Amino acid sequence: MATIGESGSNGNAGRELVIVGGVSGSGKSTVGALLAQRLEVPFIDADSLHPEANVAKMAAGLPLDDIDREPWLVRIGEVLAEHADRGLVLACSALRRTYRNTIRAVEPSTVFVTLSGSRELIAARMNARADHFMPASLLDSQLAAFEPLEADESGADIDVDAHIDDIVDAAANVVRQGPAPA
Ligand SMILES: Nc1ncnc2c1ncn2[C@@H]1O[C@H](COP(=O)(O)OP(=O)(O)OP(=O)(O)O)[C@@H](O)[C@H]1O
Ligand SMILES: O=C(O)[C@H](O)[C@@H](O)[C@H](O)[C@H](O)CO
Repeated sequence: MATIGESGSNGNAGRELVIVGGVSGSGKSTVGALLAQRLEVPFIDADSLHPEANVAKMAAGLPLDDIDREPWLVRIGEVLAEHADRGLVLACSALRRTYRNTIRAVEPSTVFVTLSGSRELIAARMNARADHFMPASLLDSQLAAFEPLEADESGADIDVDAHIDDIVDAAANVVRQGPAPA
């Protein structure tokens, strides 16, 4: 996993393929949209790529399982690959290593920026949020599923107990280091 802080260049400016991952409420959409602006690439929230049945299941308070997520993860890899010439930031939970493997099998140059923080902080942010289909009651299942990046995975984790601007700065630094793991 890359370390945060150095701001080198990956020689891929404007064509970065980035997933901002983490549990529900960790800030993927907020950070992802700002990171995309910073990198001058498009932004997509992977919630918009879920089959309707997945959204309905979560809205009913039931966690998704591996079978529910599989076609969605493949589609996410395809969408990344379709953006290889202009870059893309996708907000996508990508909670487990196997999920990230599925995405990388389709688009190997994907860089993962994962967001993590305490249960208390994320729960407070979820509870303060209005008009979102995801109930805060699913946070524990999200935290249980989350597997941090491993050493051979391209990307880095960022602590979300920070100002949004600092998180976006850190995310941009991770991306500038490029797709190869340190
Ligand atoms: N660094 C931050 N400081 C304060 N509030 C934040 C920060 N990051 C995100 N938030 C707020 O926390 C809430 C959750 O963030 P956001 O919706 O981006 O998370 P998410 O990971 O995309 O969630 P989901 O996966 O459920 O869509 C939002 O109301 C957002 O404005
Ligand atoms: O893998 C998953 O369980 C899902 O992607 C969830 O993480 C939600 O889609 C999202 O967090 C809610 O907005």
